[in-house]
Amino acid sequence: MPPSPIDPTSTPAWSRLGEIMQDFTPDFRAWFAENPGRAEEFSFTAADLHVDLSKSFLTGEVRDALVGLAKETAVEERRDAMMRGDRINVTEDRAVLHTALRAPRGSEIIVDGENVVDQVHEVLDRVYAFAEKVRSGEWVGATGRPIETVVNIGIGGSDLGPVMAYEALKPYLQEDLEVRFISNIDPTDAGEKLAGLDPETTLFIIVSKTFTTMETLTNAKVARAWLLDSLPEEVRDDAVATHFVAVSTALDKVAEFGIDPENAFGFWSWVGGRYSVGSAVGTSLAIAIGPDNFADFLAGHRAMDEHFAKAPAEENVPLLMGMLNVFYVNLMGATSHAVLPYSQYLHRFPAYLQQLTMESNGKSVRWDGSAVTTATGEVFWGEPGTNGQHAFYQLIHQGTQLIPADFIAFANPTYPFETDGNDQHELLLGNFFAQTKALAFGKSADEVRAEGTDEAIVPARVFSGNRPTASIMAPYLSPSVLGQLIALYEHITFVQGIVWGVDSFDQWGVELGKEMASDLGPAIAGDDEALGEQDPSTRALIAYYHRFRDARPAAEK
Ligand SMILES: O=P(O)(O)OC[C@H]1O[C@H](O)[C@H](O)[C@@H](O)[C@@H]1O
Repeated sequence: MPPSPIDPTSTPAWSRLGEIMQDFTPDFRAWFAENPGRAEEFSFTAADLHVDLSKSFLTGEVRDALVGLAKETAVEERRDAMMRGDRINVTEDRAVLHTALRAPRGSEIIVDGENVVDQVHEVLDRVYAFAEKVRSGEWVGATGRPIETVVNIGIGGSDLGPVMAYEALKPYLQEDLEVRFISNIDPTDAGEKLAGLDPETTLFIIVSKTFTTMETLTNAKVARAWLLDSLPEEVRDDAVATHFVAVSTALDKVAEFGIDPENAFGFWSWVGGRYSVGSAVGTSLAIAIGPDNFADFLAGHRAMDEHFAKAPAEENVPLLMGMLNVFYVNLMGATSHAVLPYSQYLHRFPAYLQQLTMESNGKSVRWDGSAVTTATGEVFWGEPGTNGQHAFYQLIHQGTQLIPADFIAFANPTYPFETDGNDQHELLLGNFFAQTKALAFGKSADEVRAEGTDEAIVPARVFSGNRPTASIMAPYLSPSVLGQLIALYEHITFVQGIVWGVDSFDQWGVELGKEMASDLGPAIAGDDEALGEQDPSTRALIAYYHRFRDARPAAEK
């Protein structure tokens, strides 16, 4: 059992932050004027990432107090405990070792007397060998034809990571191979994703850490029925063996489902679902981008792990960004955080981060069972730039909410389009640079007036500025850089969780809704007695459904 969480509000650093807050008025114009070296002082390098925090609310004294708070809440000790395999996931009594997934071959991390790094590489080798077989056409379907489409069936951590990375690394895909993702229990998802597929050249990967998840098992059965219904009769008997593989920690349940354990790839309880894309959960990605690119992807994670493990707190980017988020939430009252990738390839990154951050830190109880002493997990959200500019930036620029925002961009485009002599990527970057500038420096009433604006609307056209951002850049979006970004946010999430004293690696909060959903089955299916037991609102909603389902002539039902 790890030591009890330290109450951040009882630390000297917290009182120091309280003192700072007494006259803390963010003023970027003044801060940059008073400190011409501010951009250098608050810009950092972590692996290949250039991270500019000079337009965040970091000042010298704020940084020192936040670093103090990190030390006084033992963030670095907990980090080391995590990376050496201590059971820091208290409520599930598990180690937390997603970092082991990217540990170099031959290194050592011992859990229950076993070197888990050997296990990691044993599975990686099997995943890579399998990926090569599918990519080369050596792995064929029941009728002997090579695979053209891989369908990943999974949800939550068994979907969000693989689909985000697949979308992000499109330039690295093998052209003649497509991956589709089925996750939702809404039959539309399976319906749409199976549409147009050729069963003879389709491979299904059933991905589920527990292999008990209703959505995934249901969609797996739908896929199996679709496959067996559409393949030629004579090959159906052995079809599952060549068209289905699985990824899970519960290989016994995989066998029960009818998938040959030979065709299954394991992972471990010490890998949280939302931290699992670097495990066999990423098999569909390894097939799509190939083992070498997947190895780069892992190496990128590793480079960020090394930075987090070794960089001094004052220049440790995940630590500083995690502590800044604590500052925004607990001292400045922010309730949400925007992540705005100026890269269409990262269009699923914010959704990925929602599970990572909100399922980790959306907690009201500390790992020792006591109540939290501060506000905890903020809402993460976002959309790619420049689209968001034409949607919700109005609120980020002129609303009353404090919304810290992370902007992400890459120096090099995949498509170097030139239009009217304009490098289109520079048009994108122009907006990326401008948005954090506008959020920092704003536009004063005098500046608005100076443009000859009608006095009556001057107030509406003023930009307060002093809205905090972080800018993250890298040369280009490669498998390694994507791994670095993922590990960066994993460690930021970790830091916040430690300060708040929550167990960032369990997710008990997802269970009640699931239980109730299955308990409601009989009532929804028309069992009046079961319906009678429901609360009036649920009863009325189910009654509405009964009245309007098949509001077609079949109503005579
Ligand atoms: O991978 P599975 O066991 O199927 O779980 C899939 C997802 O469902 C759960 O409900 C949790 O919310 C997630 O953390 C998890 O990633």
